[in-house]
Amino acid sequence: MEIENGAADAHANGPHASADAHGNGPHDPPTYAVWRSTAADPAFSEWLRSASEPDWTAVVTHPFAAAIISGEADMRRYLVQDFQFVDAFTALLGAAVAAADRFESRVPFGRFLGQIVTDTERSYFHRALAELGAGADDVISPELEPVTVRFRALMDEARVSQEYPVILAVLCLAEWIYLGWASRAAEPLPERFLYREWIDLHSGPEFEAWVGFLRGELDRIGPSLGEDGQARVLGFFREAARLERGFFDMAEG
Ligand SMILES: Cc1ncc(C[n+]2csc(CCO)c2C)c(N)n1
Repeated sequence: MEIENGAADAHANGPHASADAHGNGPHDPPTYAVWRSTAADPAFSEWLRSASEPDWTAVVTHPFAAAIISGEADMRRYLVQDFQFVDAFTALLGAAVAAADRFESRVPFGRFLGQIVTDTERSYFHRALAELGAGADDVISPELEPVTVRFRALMDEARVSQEYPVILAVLCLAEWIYLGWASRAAEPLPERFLYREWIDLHSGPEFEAWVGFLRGELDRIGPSLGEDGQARVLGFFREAARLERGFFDMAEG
């Protein structure tokens, strides 16, 4: 994968993408303008999601996600790597505070950063990693799996770009797709906190509202970006979907 060449270049659209970066080759998804003319729901975020198939559905229905829901997953490697993912994700949330185009949009990022990521979720990680017997090295500086390296590089590229639509694309994909698998869980949830709290963190009305905010921001900003800007946002969104799939594959071992 050629993150260093820019995640939104033609390579990032996958091995079958055409050489042109506009997303209108024979195997590429339609441009937003073409897609919206026939879409039942013309939301920009829905264009991004539908263009991220088959990876989107592969993540939401992934066997590792199903094993979390049934309380049978081996969480150790997954959570050790995910803590390193969340580190870069938290930095990206900070970039969203800085890059958002208006005050009212900075607020939800700041609130989520302060309440969920640095409090509820941090507490979960500390208890979960202790329960799994992870030592200080595994918590602070584990050996990173290749997919973790690539995901962190994508988030760092979005953060350093300081482009609000690109930052939003990566944050929205990561949150929305987690809402997707976690919302498939039904009562009774597993009793062990390791599974139950991880499912609760990624489902329910508050998390739905957060994902709704992220989608709303993309829906507000995306349509006026122009074709090149829209293709760039899609490049990051699709690459993140591909990496989410690889992340669950890695977790499965
Ligand atoms: C690979 C991977 N992708 C997405 C998430 C979801 N996520 C990342 S940070 C955060 C905020 C607090 O829950 C959430 C929901 C994850 N954990 N791991």
